[in-house]
Amino acid sequence: MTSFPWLKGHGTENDFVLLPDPDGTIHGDLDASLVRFLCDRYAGIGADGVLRVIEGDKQSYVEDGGDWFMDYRNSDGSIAEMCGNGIRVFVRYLVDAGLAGDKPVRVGTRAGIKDVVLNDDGTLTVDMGEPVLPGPAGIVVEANGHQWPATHVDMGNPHAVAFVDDLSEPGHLVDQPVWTPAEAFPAGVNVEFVVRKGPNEVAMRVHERGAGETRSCGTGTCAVAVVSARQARQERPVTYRVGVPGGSVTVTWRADNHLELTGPAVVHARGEFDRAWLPA
Ligand SMILES: N[C@H](CCC[C@H](N)C(=O)O)C(=O)O
Repeated sequence: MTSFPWLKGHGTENDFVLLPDPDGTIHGDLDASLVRFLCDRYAGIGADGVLRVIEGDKQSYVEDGGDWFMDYRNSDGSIAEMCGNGIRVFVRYLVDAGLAGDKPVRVGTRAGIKDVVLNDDGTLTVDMGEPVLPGPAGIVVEANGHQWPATHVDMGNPHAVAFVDDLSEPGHLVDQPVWTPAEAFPAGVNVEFVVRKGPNEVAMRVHERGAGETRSCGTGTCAVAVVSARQARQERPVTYRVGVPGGSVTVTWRADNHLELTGPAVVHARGEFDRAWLPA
């Protein structure tokens, strides 16, 4: 098939190209060069990543693909285990297309099944699962000539969370922040810089693995909420409002150690792409 449908959506301005591929035969194993082209903000459509939509039992990446499997790719073409903003956009698409079925939608990801619910106010709530804090202690991230201690939080994907005095300190975040010890993140890492705004409110910036600085990172907001609650020695359940350049989300760290991410998601464009348009 030379042409295929695409849609565009975002969650707090973390934006994605959606590729409906119900039985997985339109794209086969998604080509990284196609992902890079689609995500190119000048020569392509432009996005932080791609969300391919496959029926859970038609994919071969994981054992349990849920109702629908979210095949997530970063804009550099790399694969990541999970995307907290993307999964809200993913379910928004399923709801709009009449494919969502009953609540909650069981979305398969490379980080396991995530249940997603559409709320009456149009926001979506994702059970993001449990955070893991693998250490080691003594991680330092460096950007713009500054260094900060950071905490490793695994949300299915890796995060390094650093408190800063001001969100301008990390500078333009064009390059991936450097971390030590190098072996702390052998597969790379998403780096979050955070400032506290109140007892249950923080604001953050993020340099995402495989995408660069983005306007928001859903798994990152969860990692930031965990580190912020631990810093304040808050007991679970605890809820944080997390401000991001693209808006804000709510993260609840439940008594059962699961994190719930609630935020907006919109699908705002659609089109048809012809492979003949791909550069030779
Ligand atoms: N860049 C991330 C994946 C996307 C995460 C982010 N967009 C989110 O909403 O969680 C990684 O390589 O782990």
